[in-house]
Amino acid sequence: MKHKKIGILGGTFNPIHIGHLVIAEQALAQLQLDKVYFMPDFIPPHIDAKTAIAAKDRVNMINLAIENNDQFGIEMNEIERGGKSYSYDTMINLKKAHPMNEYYFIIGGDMVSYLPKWYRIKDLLSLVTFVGVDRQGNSHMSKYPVKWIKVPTIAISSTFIRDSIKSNKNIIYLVPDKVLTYIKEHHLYE
Ligand SMILES: Nc1ncnc2c1ncn2[C@@H]1O[C@H](COP(=O)(O)OP(=O)(O)OP(=O)(O)O)[C@@H](O)[C@H]1O
Ligand SMILES: O=C(O)c1ccc[n+]([C@@H]2O[C@H](COP(=O)([O-])O)[C@@H](O)[C@H]2O)c1
Repeated sequence: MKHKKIGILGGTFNPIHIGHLVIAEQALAQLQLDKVYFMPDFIPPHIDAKTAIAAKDRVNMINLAIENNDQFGIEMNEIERGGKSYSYDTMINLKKAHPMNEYYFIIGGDMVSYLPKWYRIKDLLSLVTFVGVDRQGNSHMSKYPVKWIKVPTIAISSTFIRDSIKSNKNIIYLVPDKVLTYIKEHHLYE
């Protein structure tokens, strides 16, 4: 079996936006990954869980956003497993299924300072290499090893998209066109 370098971009994707797509593409190119999987969580492991819409809609929007890129895929492990989506549990499953894969877990710079709070972080570090992507003024200080990549900073978040829709503002170009149409047709975030 061929050894593969696989990127994992975990998130709630509520909804997916161009920030996610740009960081996935940059990680793929800069680290010469074979593929990047967008991995929607079922229940985010944070204590203050976000108000995410149904998994089905989040998954449909990811599929619409990545459909033209062969090097992007969707990893459904957390949705299929249900419950709280601890990355350690997920990566144990993925490593068992694909022992030859080398995993790069891509996270926004804002997440890096939060790593010490992740479930079984030390064990998780033996399963993945964390890839940090700068996001509005985060620091590069970390207790744990993080491979930083330089990416043009894009100050877009799913929160911004949801808030814009609620206040009737335009989100054109912030999400792919097909995602925009899906959001409108399904009256999401209104
Ligand atoms: N614009 C961005 N630049 C860099 N990293 C990002 C960006 N948007 C999201 N990320 C990272 O992508 C991963 C998944 O993000 P998530 O789905 O939670 O989106 P979000 O925009 O942070 O959502 P929310 O505003 O709802 O918290 C996280 O590691 C997050 O830090
Ligand atoms: O496993 C954990 O303890 C843990 C704690 C916080 C975040 N994560 C994962 O990090 C990814 C980004 O999280 P979020 O909340 O920014 O969407 C997502 O895949 C989460 O499951 C994982």
